Amino acid sequence: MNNKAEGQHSSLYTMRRVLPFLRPYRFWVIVKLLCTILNAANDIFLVYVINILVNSSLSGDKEELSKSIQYMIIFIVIGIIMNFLDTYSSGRYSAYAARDMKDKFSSQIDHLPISYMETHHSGDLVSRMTNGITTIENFVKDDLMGIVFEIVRVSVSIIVMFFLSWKLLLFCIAILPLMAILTTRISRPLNEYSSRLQMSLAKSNSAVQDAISGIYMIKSYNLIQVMYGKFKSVLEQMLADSLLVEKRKSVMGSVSVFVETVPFLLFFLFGGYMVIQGDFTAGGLVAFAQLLTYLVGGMGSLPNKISNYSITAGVAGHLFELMDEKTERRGGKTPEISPSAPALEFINVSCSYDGLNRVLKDVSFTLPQGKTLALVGSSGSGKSTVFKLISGFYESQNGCIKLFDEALSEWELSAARSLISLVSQETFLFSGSIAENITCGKTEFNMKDVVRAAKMANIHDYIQSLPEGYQTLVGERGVKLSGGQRQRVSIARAILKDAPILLLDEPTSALDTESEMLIQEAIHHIMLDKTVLVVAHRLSTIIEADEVIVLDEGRIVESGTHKELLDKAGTYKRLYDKQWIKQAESLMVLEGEGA
Ligand SMILES: Nc1ncnc2c1ncn2[C@@H]1O[C@H](COP(=O)(O)OP(=O)(O)OP(=O)(O)O)[C@@H](O)[C@H]1O
Repeated sequence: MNNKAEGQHSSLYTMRRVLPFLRPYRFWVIVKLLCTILNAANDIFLVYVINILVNSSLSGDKEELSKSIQYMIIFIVIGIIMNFLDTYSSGRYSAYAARDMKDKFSSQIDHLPISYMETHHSGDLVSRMTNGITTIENFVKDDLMGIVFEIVRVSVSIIVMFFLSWKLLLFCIAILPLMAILTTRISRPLNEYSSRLQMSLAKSNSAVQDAISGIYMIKSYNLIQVMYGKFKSVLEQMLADSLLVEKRKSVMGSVSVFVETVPFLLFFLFGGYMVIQGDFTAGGLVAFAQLLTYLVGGMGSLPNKISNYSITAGVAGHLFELMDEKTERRGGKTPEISPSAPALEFINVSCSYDGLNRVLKDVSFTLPQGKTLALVGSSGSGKSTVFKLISGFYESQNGCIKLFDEALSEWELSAARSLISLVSQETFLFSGSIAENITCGKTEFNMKDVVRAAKMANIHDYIQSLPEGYQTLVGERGVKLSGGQRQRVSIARAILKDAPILLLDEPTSALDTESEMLIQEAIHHIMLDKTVLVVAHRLSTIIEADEVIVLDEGRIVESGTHKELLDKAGTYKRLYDKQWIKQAESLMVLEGEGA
C-alpha cells in the first residue's frame, strides 16, 4: 500500500516539475485548454443536432430539418476553427518548452563537475537529452490535454445520457468500474518498465558512441567481434525491455477492445427494446448511440493516455535526476592581481578521488610569476591531479591552493580559469573551421590575432597550404589533422587566450623528429613571459626550468634545479637514468656539433 502511494506520488511529483517549463507559454496553454473544452462541447452539440435531424426526418417536419442542417453547418465551422487553434497552440507551447528544457539541461551539463563526467557515459547524457525531452514534448503536446478532453467529453456525455434515459445509462455504465480497475492495474508496471527501457537505451547509445570514438583502437586490436558482442547483449536487453513495454501496452489495447464492445452490445439490446415499447424516440436512440461512442471511446483511449503518462513520468524522472546533480560552485571573487603575488601556491594540499586513498599528500610549493616549474615523477605519481586541482576540476580535501595570493576556493571559477591556459596531450577539436577551433568559437578576435597565434604555434604555413586556409573544416575530433598538427592548433588556441599561467602537459615523444621540432618551437613561444607549470617529458625543458619538483606516490620527495637534483643522487637521478639519459647523450652530441 505504501509503495503504491509512493510510486504514484513520485510520478505526480516528477510531472509537476515539467509545469515550470510551460509557464512562460501559458497563453497558448490556455488557448489549448479552451479549444479542448470547446471541442468537447461541440461534440455534445452534435448529439443535440443528430437528435433533431433524425426525429424531424422521420416526422417530416421541414422547419426542424432546416434548423438541424443550419446547426450542422455551425458545428462544422466551429470544428474547423477549434481544430486549427488546438493543433497550433499545442505545437507552439510544446516546441518552446522542449527548447527551454534542452537549454536548461545543456547548461546543467556544462556546470556538472568533471567528477560526474568521469563516472557517467556521455551516451547516457545524450540519450536523456534527446529521447527524454522528445517523450515529454510529445506528452505535453498531445496526451496532457487529450486526457482533459476525454474527461470533459465523457463527463458531459454521462450527464446528457442521464437526462435522455437514465435506465439505458445504468445498463451501459455497469461495466465501467470493472474497466477502470482493470486499466489501472494493468498500466501500473509501465512506469517501471519504461524507466528500465530508458536505461538500456542510454546504454546502447553509449555502446554506439564507444564504437565510433574508439574505432582506431577497435580495428587495430581486432576488437570488432568483442565490441559487437557487447553491443548485441545491450541490444538484447533493450529488446527485452521494449517487449515488456509493448506487451503491457498490447494487453491494455485488448482491454480497450473489450471495453469498447460490451457497452454497445448491452445498449442495442436494451435501447432497441425501449424504442419498440415506445419509451424512447429513434432520434434519442441515435443521439444516445453517439454519446455512447464518446463514452467508450474515452474509456478506450484514456488507458493509453494514462500509460503514456506513466512512461513520460519514468523518462522525466531520469531527466530530473540529472537536474538535481550537484553542479560546480558558482559565484565567488575576482580579486585584483598584485604583481608581487606568487602566481600559484600549494600549501599542504592533499587529495583523494575515492575518499580513501590519498593521491596527493601534503604537497607544498610556490610558483612566482614569470617562473617555470617542472613537475616530474613516474606514472601515477599525481602530476595530472595537480593540474586538475588548479583548474578547479576537483577540490582538494586538505590544505590550500592559492592563485595570486587568494584561495582558489574563494575565486569565481570562470575568473580563475580565465587566468589559466591548459595545453594537454589530448587535443579536442570542435566540428568547425580551423579558425573557429583556434578562437574556440569566440567572435571577439580578429583574424590578424588568429594568424599571429597560428604563426607562433608553427601551424600557419600548413593552414595556408590547405585550399580553404583558415576556413577548412576539421571533422569530428579533427580526424583530418595529424596528431602533431592538432597539438599545434591547441597551442595556437592557448597563445590567443594569452592567460598569464600556462599549465603544460608536454607531449611525449611519439611524433616524428620534424613534427616534434615544430611543437618544441611552438611551446617555446607560448612559454615566453608566462608563469609555467609543466609536466615535463623532455630533458631540455627540465634543464631550462627554474625549479623541478619530483613527485613520488603523491608526495614531493625532492625539489631544486636539474643540477642540484642530479647531485643529490636520489629519486630524480634514478628517473633521469631511466628516462632521460638517452636525451642527455643526444643533447651532448648536438652541443659538440655546434662547437
Ligand atoms: N578520476 C580519477 N578517479 C580516481 N582515481 C584517479 C582519477 N584520476 C587519477 N586517479 C588516480 O590518481 C593517481 C594519480 O594519477 P595522475 O593522473 O595524477 O598521475 P600522473 O602522474 O599524471 O600519471 P601519468 O604520468 O601516467 O599521466 C593514480 O593512482 C590514478 O589511478
